[in-house]
Amino acid sequence: MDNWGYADHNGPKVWHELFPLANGERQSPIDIVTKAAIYDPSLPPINVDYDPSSVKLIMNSGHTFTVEFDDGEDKSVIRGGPLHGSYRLQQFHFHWGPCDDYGAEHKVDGRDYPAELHIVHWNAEKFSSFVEAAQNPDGLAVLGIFLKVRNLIRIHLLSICLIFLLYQDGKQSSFTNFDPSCLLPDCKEFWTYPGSLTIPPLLESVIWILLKEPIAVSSRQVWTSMQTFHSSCVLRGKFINPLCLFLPLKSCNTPVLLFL
Ligand SMILES: NS(=O)(=O)N=C1NCCCN1
Ligand SMILES: [Zn+2]
Repeated sequence: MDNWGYADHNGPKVWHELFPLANGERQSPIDIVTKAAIYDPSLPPINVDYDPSSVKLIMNSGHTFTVEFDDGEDKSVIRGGPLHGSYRLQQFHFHWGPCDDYGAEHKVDGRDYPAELHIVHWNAEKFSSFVEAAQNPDGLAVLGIFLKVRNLIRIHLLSICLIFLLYQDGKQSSFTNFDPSCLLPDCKEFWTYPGSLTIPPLLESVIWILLKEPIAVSSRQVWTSMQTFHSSCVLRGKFINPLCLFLPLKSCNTPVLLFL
């Protein structure tokens, strides 16, 4: 099933047919039951150290849009929390749904969030590539951040992104000078557990670090940012795809710009 997806015929309920790991011991996503979480005072804080110049491109992977980074050296890394040593930044991507009621992968006490950001890293201290690291139980570290809708304005913008990206499968565009740490909330408290990739091949090689504080997105913020961006692009005389999409975020002024 190369064409795995999220429909009835190729979605999570049938992934086990070609990806037996779907019935594995440490599959993600999970529902975080906060009352069952055990506080570990020995865990140090999470520490991200990202070099904005390491960003390379944004692409449509067919199931989401992915922003990829140069992971040929330790330019951008995450350390601390449950991790032993540093893990190298490889990419980030989002998961979202058709409406504000659900779309994130993990749940918290049964609660769905509308979207979830995954910042993906690999253990370059022990392994020579992402592919090799992904075969090992301590190979990957994914920082998960929940997105919530401020003042409950509908957040169809990410699904608009999906619709147009699906018509441009395989398309990519250069992306420069972006520090993904601005996507993080102010509070870095986290839950952590040993899990897996949440999409096929569902490899059980991910140390999940889920930040407790969601980041907020509102359509009003987005439309304001789109106007700002549109005028700045017109000023620079650059053609702008009318379907650009920002994701301005609570903890930074730099909008994330996605061309559709
Ligand atoms: N949603 S996830 O668990 O991060 N899954 C991923 N699969 C491919 C490589 C990056 N991440
Ligand atoms: Zn993901």
